[in-house]
Amino acid sequence: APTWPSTMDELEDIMFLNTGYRAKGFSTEVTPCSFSSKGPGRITAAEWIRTAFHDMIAGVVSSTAGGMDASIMYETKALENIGTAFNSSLLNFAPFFSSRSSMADLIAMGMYTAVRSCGGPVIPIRTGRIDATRSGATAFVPQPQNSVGTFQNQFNRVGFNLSDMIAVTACGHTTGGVHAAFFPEIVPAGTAPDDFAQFDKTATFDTKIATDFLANNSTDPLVVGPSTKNTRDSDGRIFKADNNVTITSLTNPDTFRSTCARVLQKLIDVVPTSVRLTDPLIPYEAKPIALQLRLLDGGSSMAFTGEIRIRTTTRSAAQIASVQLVYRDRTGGNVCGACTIDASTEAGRANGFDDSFSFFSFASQIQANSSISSFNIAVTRTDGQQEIFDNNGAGYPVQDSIILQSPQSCIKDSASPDKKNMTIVAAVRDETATLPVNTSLVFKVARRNVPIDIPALSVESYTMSKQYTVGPYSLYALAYALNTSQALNTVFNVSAGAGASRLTDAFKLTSDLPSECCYHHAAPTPTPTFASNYQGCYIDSVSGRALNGSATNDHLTLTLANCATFCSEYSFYGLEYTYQCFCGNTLNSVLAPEYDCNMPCSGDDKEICGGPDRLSVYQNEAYIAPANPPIEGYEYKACYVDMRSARVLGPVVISDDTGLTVGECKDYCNGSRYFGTEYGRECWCGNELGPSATVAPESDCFTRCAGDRATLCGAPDRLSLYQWVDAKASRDR
Ligand code: HEM
Repeated sequence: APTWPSTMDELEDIMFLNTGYRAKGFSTEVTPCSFSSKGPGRITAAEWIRTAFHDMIAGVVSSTAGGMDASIMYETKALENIGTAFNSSLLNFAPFFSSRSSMADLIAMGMYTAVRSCGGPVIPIRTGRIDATRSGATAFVPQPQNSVGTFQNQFNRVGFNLSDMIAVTACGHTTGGVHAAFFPEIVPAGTAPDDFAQFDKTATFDTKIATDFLANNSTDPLVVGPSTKNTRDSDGRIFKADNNVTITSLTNPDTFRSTCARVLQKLIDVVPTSVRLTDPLIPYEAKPIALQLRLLDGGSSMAFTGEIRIRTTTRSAAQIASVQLVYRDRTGGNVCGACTIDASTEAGRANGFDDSFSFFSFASQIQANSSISSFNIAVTRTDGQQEIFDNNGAGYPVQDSIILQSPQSCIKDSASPDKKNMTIVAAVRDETATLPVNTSLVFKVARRNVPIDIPALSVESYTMSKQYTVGPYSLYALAYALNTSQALNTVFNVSAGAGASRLTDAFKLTSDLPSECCYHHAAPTPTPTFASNYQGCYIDSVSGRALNGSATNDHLTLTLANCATFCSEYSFYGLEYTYQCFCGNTLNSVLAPEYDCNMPCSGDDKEICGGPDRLSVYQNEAYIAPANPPIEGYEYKACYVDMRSARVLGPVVISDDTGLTVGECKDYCNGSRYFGTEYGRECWCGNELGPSATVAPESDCFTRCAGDRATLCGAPDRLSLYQWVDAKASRDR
């Protein structure tokens, strides 16, 4: 039995959890094994099997490339890969691709899943295949018109002798068939239902391909029909190439199953010599799932949660009376006392092709000082018998040196719709962890040079900064603005130390992070709830203000509402250090960890007003952008440069620093062809524009009118210019 944890754990779930609780659902597309909904004459299971074959056979196996390496991703436009099967299969696999499951391993897993779904034998799945980053040599893919000698060369290259070649072709062609659209010389259009001629009239994984052949009633289009006249009858020529010895042996159902299991495994195990495949995957009898330690308020105790998956294929779920964890403290002893955790609550069941599983959940508290290093699992049956699972002797290890603190971590909306503000907090055990403390983000990015949407992984690592110490742990944080599209599919790890001694709490999903961060220390204490206009906690300083419009101090009565009112002419407002209120139209700063903003407001201690050099920023929902108002008989023309040395319009009519409005200026100008407002308070009139009048960017005219702050009246040296609409009338005047 495998020892947990292992590099195969993710693929083990993909292989065995087809349906039910925590199912991965990898088999869904090939269940049942028959025509799919993808279009007439398509059998997805057959497409997956053919995809594995074409991936493997394209290219010479060298020390670093070839064989099962997912190079098919780059090869689907090659002539040898005609058909829809390859892109379509790869898109089936892509959602399962991760740092723990390569595309090449998933294509191999596709072979197991497709064959098993069609009633074929179990094909053992070794793991550890490495994905190619470019195309292999598709010229090595067999074409129906090739000679038997060529076929033998193509298969010899990857270690298949004549008999293996015959067997693997028969095993592959027990399901699926030939499409008229892609091979009209073999299946002329209109000669088969849906233009698809099945090899042996069943999708099932059976001996019919061999028995029909020997009984001379084969319907395989690569044996009979037009293919015989144009030497495209590759199956016919291959099957008889050893005088029917191999194909005869395959008419025995047991021999068929065992031979197919062997040659199909051989097919998926063709890998570069530099790749070391693991032992075949077998299901764990007992497997820990989603284990998580979490430091609790004050740092004296920790929550320990998770599930234990028990294989119920041989012991039925109904016979399980209780499940317990028996754990050792962090020194391997039992300072914890009885050191047991009850995990008897059944959370759900799942099934694979040949196995069933029950999940038992637990949620416990342990002492932070003595902590935990490993546990055994005791399963007691209804008849009193007990089974102990000790993970091949060493117990199931629990790493407590660096742990993700999900309550202090969060992912929230930000001012920009395409970014989310993410805070990741980890608790690092002072006595055992070493620096640096990092978060690595594993992004799914577009894969280059592939014709379809199969992602590649890109890892970025960031140093986390130390916040404060709680009990035996110190908290470290990272603030990061994540693209909204990445928030759903990014995996992250937190780690302490470097090289071989590095410890990690790995394979967390950003999509699992809560939408609110808890604040003080490691406390699940009540978190202030934020209105939807909250933008986040931002770094601020005297030398560089995050919001650089107006500002005010209010030592006694500052609240969110007061600050919003004060900032009503700005699109953002921010509060800092209990009593400061800042306004601005742009936010010039970077995010800080959420809990840095933890000071109460001077006017309402239930509201948060930033922290030292930390600004709680809000979008101002009351903000109204100033506009150029409609003026009867006139239309707004543009913002003009206007200077003492070169005026756009005639002498100023009025300078009203308390009450100017655009309408008032029009009245003053009393029917002139042009009028304009400047500096919030000046009104200018004229029938001609000055000779050097120049248009300025619209944003230059930003000053609100003194008499109506929702409207614009130029700016210093800038004129908001209006023109009489009836230009002719103005000339006749
Ligand atoms: C000399 C060797 C082989 C030749 C010339 C050959 C040729 C072909 C051709 C022409 C098709 C029709 C494809 C289409 O119309 O969509 C086909 C289908 C198929 N081949 Fe092969 N093949 C060979 C060996 C293999 C092997 C070794 C396997 C796997 C073990 C395999 C698995 C399949 C499957 C499953 C299909 C059906 C695909 C579907 O229904 O969409 N073939 N093959």
